[in-house]
Amino acid sequence: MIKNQDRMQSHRMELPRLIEIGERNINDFGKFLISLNKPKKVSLIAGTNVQKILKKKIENSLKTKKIQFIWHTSIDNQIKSLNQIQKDVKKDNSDLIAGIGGGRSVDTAKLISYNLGKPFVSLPTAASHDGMASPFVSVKSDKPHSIVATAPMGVFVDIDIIKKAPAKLLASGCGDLIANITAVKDWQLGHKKKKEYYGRYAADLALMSAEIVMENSSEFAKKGLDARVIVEGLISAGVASCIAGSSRPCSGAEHLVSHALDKLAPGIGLHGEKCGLGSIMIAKLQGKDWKKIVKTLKNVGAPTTAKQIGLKPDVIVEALMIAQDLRPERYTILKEIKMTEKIAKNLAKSTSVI
Ligand SMILES: NC(=O)C1=CN([C@@H]2O[C@H](COP(=O)(O)OP(=O)(O)OC[C@H]3O[C@@H](n4cnc5c(N)ncnc54)[C@H](OP(=O)(O)O)[C@@H]3O)[C@@H](O)[C@H]2O)C=CC1
Ligand SMILES: O=C(CO)COP(=O)(O)O
Ligand SMILES: [Zn+2]
Repeated sequence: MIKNQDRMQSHRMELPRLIEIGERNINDFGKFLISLNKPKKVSLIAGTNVQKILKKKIENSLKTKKIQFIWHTSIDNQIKSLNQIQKDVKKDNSDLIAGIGGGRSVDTAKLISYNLGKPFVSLPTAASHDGMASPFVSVKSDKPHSIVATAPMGVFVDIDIIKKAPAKLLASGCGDLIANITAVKDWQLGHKKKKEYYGRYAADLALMSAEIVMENSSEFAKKGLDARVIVEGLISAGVASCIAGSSRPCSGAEHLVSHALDKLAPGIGLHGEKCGLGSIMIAKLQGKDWKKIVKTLKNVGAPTTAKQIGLKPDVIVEALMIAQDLRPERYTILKEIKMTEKIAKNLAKSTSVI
């Protein structure tokens, strides 16, 4: 008889059911929704910029399939705004909620769908980080972190929209993918030191997305970023997290540094930009090839110094010092070092981040 303590712990994987990546395919959004769960009415959550660009096209696509719709505007991700949208969406009595935009609108829709128990579809208009296909929602608090909501039932991408979005959003997506290198190394450390669950398949999938960006970055520098490759990498990274059941394959100490920067200097720099800076410094601590990370970030047009995104040197030093305390339960390389002000300053200076 198998004793309880010998039994493998249950591990759940919730994955997106349908993913469509096309080019100039926005007119097929209605068709995509019908093939997912035949909704009669949908709630659409998007910001003002995105609505200006896409409102008409999306409405036409839904009308063709006789799907009713109600728009909701996401302005920020403050709790008060989220609660208000949630109240309004609840009144819609819709069959499905779609988040249309960058990370803010997709996160807003993901969280509200989870709270209301409705199917969620993500329509990313920017490839700025790996949240488009993942079950995670970033929560701004004293200890910024992500919570597990539900994975999107469907992910619909029109590459043409992503290509036309401000260039720094795509470069930010590359930064979030490169972070997988240091994140996986930290995950392996957690497994070794704390016997934490480690899944090789999820880890390798996350690493592959980072390696594809590394391998292609010189080509990107000459010919421009290949949005499709980056979107596929971000979706795979999100799926890697679904398989792992946590953000472990895509979030290690470099993300803790980015979260610390969110706390110390809110609103400065994009998520993937800050993760890129974090990866440079954390890779050095891990004994990895941090110079290759710098070169890759430069090739994709992502920042490699704090100054480029308007962050002061002191803030970087402070972020390195407080990072691990934001998520004490997640074992990273920062647990193995006493990050004094002197060590933090040396690390940031020696990698030219400050
Ligand atoms: N779930 C997760 O795993 C993660 C979530 N996050 C969260 O994601 C958010 C950051 O996401 P990010 O994408 O960087 O930033 P935003 O979602 O704030 O988008 C940045 C800006 O780009 C605009 N935009 C997006 N797409 C287009 C487009 N195609 N054309 C023109 N403008 C466009 C947005 O307009 P508009 O105002 O209309 O939306 C917005 O003004 C944060 O809230 C963060 O907490 C971050 C990391 C991980
Ligand atoms: O940004 C993420 C993965 O790229 C989410 O990670 P966190 O769990 O650290 O919020
Ligand atoms: Zn991230």
